[in-house]
Amino acid sequence: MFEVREKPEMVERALLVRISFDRRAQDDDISLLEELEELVTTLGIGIAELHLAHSRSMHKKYLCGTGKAAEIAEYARAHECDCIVFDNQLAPSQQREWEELSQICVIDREEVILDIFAQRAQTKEARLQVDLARMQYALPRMARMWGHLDREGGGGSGGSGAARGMGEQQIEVDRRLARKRIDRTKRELEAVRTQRATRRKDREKNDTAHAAIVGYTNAGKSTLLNKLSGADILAKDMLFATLDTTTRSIELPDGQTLLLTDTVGFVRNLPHRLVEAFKATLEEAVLAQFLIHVLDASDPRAIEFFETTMHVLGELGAEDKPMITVLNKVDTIEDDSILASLQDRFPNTILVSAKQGIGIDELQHKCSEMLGDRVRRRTYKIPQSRGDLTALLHSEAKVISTDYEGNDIIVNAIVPSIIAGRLDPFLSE
Ligand SMILES: Nc1nc2c(ncn2[C@@H]2O[C@H](COP(=O)(O)OP(=O)(O)OP(=O)(O)O)[C@@H](O)[C@H]2O)c(=O)[nH]1
Ligand SMILES: [Mg+2]
Repeated sequence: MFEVREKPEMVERALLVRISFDRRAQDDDISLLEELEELVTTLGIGIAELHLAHSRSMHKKYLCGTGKAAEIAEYARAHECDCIVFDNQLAPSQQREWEELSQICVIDREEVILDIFAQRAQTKEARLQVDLARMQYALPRMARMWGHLDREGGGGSGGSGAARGMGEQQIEVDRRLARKRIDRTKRELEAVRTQRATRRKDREKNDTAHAAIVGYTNAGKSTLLNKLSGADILAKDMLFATLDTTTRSIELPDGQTLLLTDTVGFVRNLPHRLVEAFKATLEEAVLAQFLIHVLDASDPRAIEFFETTMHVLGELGAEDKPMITVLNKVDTIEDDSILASLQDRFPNTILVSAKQGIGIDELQHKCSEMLGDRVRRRTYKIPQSRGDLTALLHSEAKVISTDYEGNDIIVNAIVPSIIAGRLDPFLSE
């Protein structure tokens, strides 16, 4: 049976390497390496060193030149690492070459993120999405797993014809199984997505307003949704705590109902495969009326994270959605100038502490404003004979109060714009 190998359980001590091709990008390179450190730590793997290597040009075999590659492999051995994790994306052949050279496990950022996602996925859809992405990642790399068959059989001579054949046959069998499993997973995913599309259609029929909370991982999106809705979503100081979209219904101060969806956090260099995999889940964000973009104001990289999130939103086709920018975690900021400069960069933001409940009222009002005249609060004077209209109001609008005046019913209600037109003739002065 085709299994994606579980690296986190196999390795203990990693050397983290980023190969940079531009010496001017030093700050970015270091920041990316530090983020990789967080990601790898999330998997429970110990970190031996962070290593930034420079290469003048991109080489096919090892990404960097052969001499530099040998140096890095030697460095890993000297630091007793059983794994090298590259921040750069490695092609399957490069990964193989590196494993040959270093004789230890070699993985890249994409695989790290895939493994974290695999640990976190909870709902059926998230699990299927991650499974699919991991299998697609593993498929062209499968030769690596069976390399030992050839080597062992070859009696140290690099593999005799017969033994090499064994390994290759096994790879073929495995590839076939893998493709079958990929197809099956795609079909299952399709079924789950159809169900979700049906639920979404039901919601659209009800014409309930919908917003999505987006932002970099660990910005505080789930905490904010919990605060706004009284829900209890896992919010944790870890990367990618949320992989599933959770939707909660909240009531805004003007009485409107707003559906709010929490989404998976974004990260720099999010593997394209994963953006693809989560596109369906993130569709909720694409279809929302507006977005609440949460920034961790206490993180010096906040602006960079904002750009990353906007970039991913761009890939999803959601960059032009109306957006409220929230500067979160203001409770942790002592230096006012930090907030001032962020507010300079992002005018019209709301200062929030999702944890302490600061700025929540203001955010709710802003949400009402975003919905604008999508729904309005109106008073109607409806003849009692028009039971159809009062019934319409009760089923499609939110009735605040009902009074009787002679033969008329005075109804005060929050009315979605799609039915407002039909009721206009009965507007009360
Ligand atoms: N001090 C402080 N911490 C906060 C605030 N909001 C969230 N946090 C903390 O930040 C961490 C991340 O919060 P989450 O709500 O899980 O963040 P997220 O954006 O949902 O993260 P992912 O699901 O990983 O994308 C948690 O430890 C929260 O307690 C805040 O306003 N102030
Ligand atoms: Mg979350």
